[in-house]
Amino acid sequence: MKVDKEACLTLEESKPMISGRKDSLKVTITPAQPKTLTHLPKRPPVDLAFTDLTYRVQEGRKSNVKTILKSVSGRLRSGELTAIMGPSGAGKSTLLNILTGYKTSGMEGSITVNGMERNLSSFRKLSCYIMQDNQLHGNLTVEEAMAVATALKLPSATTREDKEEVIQEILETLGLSEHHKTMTSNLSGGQKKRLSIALELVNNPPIMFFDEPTSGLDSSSCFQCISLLKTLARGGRTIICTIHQPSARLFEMFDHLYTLADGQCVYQGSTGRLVEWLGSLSLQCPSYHNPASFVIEVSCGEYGDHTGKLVRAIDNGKHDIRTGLPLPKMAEYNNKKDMENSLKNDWNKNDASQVQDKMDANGANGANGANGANGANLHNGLIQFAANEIAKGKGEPMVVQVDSEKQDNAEVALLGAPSPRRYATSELTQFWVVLKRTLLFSRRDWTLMYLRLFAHILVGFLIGALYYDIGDDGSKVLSNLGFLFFNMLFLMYTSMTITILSFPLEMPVLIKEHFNRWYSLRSYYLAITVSDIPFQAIFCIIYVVIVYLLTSQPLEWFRFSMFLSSCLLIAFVAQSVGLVVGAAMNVQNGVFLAPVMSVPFLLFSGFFVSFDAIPVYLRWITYVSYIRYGFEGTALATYASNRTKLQCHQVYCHFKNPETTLEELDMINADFTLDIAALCLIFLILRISAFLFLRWKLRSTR
Ligand SMILES: Nc1ncnc2c1ncn2[C@@H]1O[C@H](COP(=O)(O)OP(=O)(O)OP(=O)(O)O)[C@@H](O)[C@H]1O
Repeated sequence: MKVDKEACLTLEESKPMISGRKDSLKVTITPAQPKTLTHLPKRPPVDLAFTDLTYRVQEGRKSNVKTILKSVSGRLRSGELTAIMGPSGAGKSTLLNILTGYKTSGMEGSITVNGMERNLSSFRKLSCYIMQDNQLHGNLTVEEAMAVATALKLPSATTREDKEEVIQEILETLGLSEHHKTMTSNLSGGQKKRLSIALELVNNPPIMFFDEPTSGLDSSSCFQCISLLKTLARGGRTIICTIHQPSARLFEMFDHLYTLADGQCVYQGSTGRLVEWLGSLSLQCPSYHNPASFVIEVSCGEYGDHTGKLVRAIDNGKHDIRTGLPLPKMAEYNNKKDMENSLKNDWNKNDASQVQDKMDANGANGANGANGANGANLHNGLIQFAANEIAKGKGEPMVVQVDSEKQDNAEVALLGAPSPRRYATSELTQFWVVLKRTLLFSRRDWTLMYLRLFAHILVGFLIGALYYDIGDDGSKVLSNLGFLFFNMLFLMYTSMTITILSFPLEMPVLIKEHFNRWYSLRSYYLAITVSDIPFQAIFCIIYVVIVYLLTSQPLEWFRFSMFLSSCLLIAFVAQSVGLVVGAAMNVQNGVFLAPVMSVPFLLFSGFFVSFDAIPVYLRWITYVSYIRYGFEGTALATYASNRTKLQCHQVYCHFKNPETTLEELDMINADFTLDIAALCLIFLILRISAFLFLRWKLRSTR
């Protein structure tokens, strides 16, 4: 007999119960308590139902409409582990995306939560969506990833100790506590999946959606993963996952099965009754055949075209084959209305007993060990909660009754009075947490930082050597202008190429975390874009100091400040161009387009062709060329403001007088303040555009 550690402990504690009569020794073994999640915020059970759900997409340019889901209905209950199954292309992911709220356009039909029309905003606070590929940051340890999740998903008022307890408890329950110091990139596939679940479990969402949670896992990890989902469901949560073709052993673990074929429901009900139901429709599952495989084979048409018959029999998901209830017989119903009423009664009967069971077993979400005595309170709480969710949609105040024991528990606030705020924390906290996380990534991945530093120092010395001591030489002014232009070129490319990849690399994690309400896009965007500014500034300053001194530019503080500020702004604007390109397009297009797009700006910078020589119809380009403002800024820093005549070691130096240089460049009337203002304006416009593109991209992926 396998005796686990907890059972042993209980056995020892129960020693006094051993009645030591000589002839018979009676041993009473008290079963050990299963591991529970006692520190999670308490949440109400949530049932999700959908009726006549249709989903259409537009295909191609010729308004071709494709119907992916065809008027399907169904009901997903709390405390149950539901599998959405079906052949490839049946519409499983589409249904899941609609139920999570990830896809909203193109949908018809109704979705209700605890019998009330779903308010998507409130629903998103109650649910989480764990996508197929574990979207995790590889550069964090398990513990750090959990700390970020608790910092963002639990209210700021939660104490540090409470957050640590939540982390510890979840990691222990999910078998990850041994790996708390492991980098997430080093976790196995199954551990990554568990970590993805652990991160979302922090705020204890009552509904959890999983897209293919077992994909890429071996059979043992699949079993562990589904066992874990089952445990979560037993805690009172509604667990819904899509799954391709589970083994018979896995299949048995699911409570509820929803099967799709060609966008229609061919079975809805308990897994245990699938074979019986199919048998009643003359589809006998062969002995020793996996029922999951059989229903997929039937749906694929391997035994003839039975889809229509199955869809009609289950009324496209309006029937639910529940354990302990008679199988629905279509002939018994005189008309559709009767059938719907009968089904409604079945559901209600079923729910009444189930709600009581859940109350008795778990209380709200069960995992907290509430007993049957406060079932009534919880029931009231549930009804109240549903009413509140509706009221919240209308902006009405919420009143929630919770029993006195619970009122003592600050965490219960999540059950009783859902915050009207969209996120658990303020935008400032979100900004700060994401910024710290991004800076930690930079600290962990020093290779790129060292490379950037090395490149700025190396190129600085190379340029310094090439243009050594030319700054005050009247005969080398043209070379000096070349040096000024090269500065622009170098700073532009180094800053831009770094940020082009910022968003494309972060996109999968951003989609998941933003959808699961970890943070607002605004806070995330600000944190990501602000995080690189100090590094870029330091590298730029190091480069400018080296080249400025080596090339002997005028040693006056105000000229150096003008020079440096122009260079810094060029770097920041180029960073912003990279962000816009990264936010607006994919990596391949961006990596090609960003440098190519910069060519006109370089051409119209004023270095190659002076303003007067540019054809009138092309002059507008000079106004949007940020390189022009940067080049002009550095030229003015070097030659304007009554600079004394340059040294000249030749018989004739045309550019001995700095004003001559400015005249040749058409910069004699140029205003440095305007250049700086223009660069600041372009910087702002680009940063706002990058945000808008990012928002658009985030929406267009859904
Ligand atoms: N945006 C879209 N445009 C056109 N067709 C689409 C779109 N989204 C989904 N489809 C089609 O809808 C059908 C259902 O897709 P879905 O991804 O939901 O299937 P699935 O059951 O999850 O398949 P799989 O198990 O292979 O992942 C497929 O035929 C797919 O090609």
